[in-house]
Amino acid sequence: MRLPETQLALLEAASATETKTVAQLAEALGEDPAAVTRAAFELETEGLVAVEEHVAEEVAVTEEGDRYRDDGLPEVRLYRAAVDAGADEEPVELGRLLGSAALDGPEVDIALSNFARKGYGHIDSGKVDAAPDPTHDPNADPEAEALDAIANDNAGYLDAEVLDRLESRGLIERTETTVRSVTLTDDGVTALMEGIETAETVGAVTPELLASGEWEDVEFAEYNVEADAEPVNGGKEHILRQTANRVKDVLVGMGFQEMEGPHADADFWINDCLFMPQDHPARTHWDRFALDVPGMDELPADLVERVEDAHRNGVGSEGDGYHSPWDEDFARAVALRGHTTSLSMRYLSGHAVGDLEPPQRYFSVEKVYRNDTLDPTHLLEFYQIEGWVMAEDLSVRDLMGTFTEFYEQFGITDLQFKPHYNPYTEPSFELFGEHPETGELIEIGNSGIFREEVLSPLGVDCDVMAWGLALERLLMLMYGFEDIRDVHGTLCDLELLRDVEVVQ
Ligand SMILES: N[C@@H](Cc1ccccc1)C(=O)O
Repeated sequence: MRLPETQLALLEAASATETKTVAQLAEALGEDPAAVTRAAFELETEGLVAVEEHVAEEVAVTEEGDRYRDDGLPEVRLYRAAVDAGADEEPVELGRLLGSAALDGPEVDIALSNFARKGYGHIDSGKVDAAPDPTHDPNADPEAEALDAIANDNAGYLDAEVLDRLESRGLIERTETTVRSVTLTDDGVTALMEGIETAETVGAVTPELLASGEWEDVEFAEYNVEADAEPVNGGKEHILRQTANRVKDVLVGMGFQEMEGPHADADFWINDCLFMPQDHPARTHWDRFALDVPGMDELPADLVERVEDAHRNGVGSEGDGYHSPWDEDFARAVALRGHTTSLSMRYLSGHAVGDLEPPQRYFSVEKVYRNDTLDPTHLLEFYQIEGWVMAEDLSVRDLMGTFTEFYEQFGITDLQFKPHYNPYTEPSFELFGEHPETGELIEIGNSGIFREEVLSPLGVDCDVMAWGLALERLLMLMYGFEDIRDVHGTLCDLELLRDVEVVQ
């Protein structure tokens, strides 16, 4: 039998009775682990060795963890400084301890929260009382001990809870790696006994090999399509954009046409057409991004008149409007749209693509802007999946069926519906979906059937059902991340952005 040099060396280094890892073998042979892995797979194909794989976790201390190994954990330093200052007898002013505990900047908060969590004492009106809970010994802090054990490669038997805590504190990093180990098979043992010669193999064709004609005689190494390769992280389309495109495809597949229109628009289109009273709280400067530009003058005069009339007097038998002020200048003021229902108004009024005869279906997947507080489920700018269907005799069942059909395309089959109120729809309901990781119900959309007070001024005399769904929330349900900021901005989860691929 003839084998290439590395394979032969590996075969000789492997054992029939002792499993050796690729790392061990690579070290023994003075070879690159990737080359040993390749050789191991080739020998496995020949039946000469068995290759086993398992996933192992590697734990490493981070830079911050290393610093605390040298200086002590902030909470332990605080405890020691407190004891030195006599806080085990009588509470001491926190401010007096920071210097001797060498705490400043973010470490102060770290020290305080962990000191309290571990029961090393109490902090009350700025005074520290060092009275450790008997079950927690600051001189044998399990987190400090675990950091040392990890740094000394002794992480095997550490408490999982302590490890989780260290990881959430950013003091250790855990990575999963595939460990491969090799054992000789009976055929391998026999082959070795019978004697093996080395065969030179060539990894790549070179111009020299071609020019000399030598290529005809050499033995080429086989391709190993299973070998590990360095991941290549090239640029790619952001998953939000990928999902937006998928949403568009799905809606077009359901017979919808796309709407487009201005991000900055007159309040008339954003709110007044929607029968939103001008003194509605959502119309104050707290919630919207008003623009310091002159009001929009190209509003259709007849429509403005009908909308004003609906606000002042109501429509037909549908109540008698709002008894609150209505001011045309207020309606002309320009703001960033807080929802894309402004586009639906432009289209339904016939001012976007001309008068529309039922049946019609329209959608948009566009950005909206709200002066919200940034948190795990709220952004100041986000994407809304707006849509409406214009037809005779629509009911809530049509809406629910449309949502069921739409969300099914994204693997979401557990929609829940909750009655809701919008000034512009009746009935209205909100949609919820269950978060795949936390099980929490997440609001994913708002919908309803437009009221007469909206449709009549627009000149529409059949039913229109409509909705605004949150694209980012859809993403959260699809991929299970818990913080919307994982996909946006400086806190984004690069691994998620690199790895996730939207099924088209
Ligand atoms: N504009 C609503 C969504 C919606 C659109 C159309 C009808 C009903 C509700 C929102 O932003 O929440």
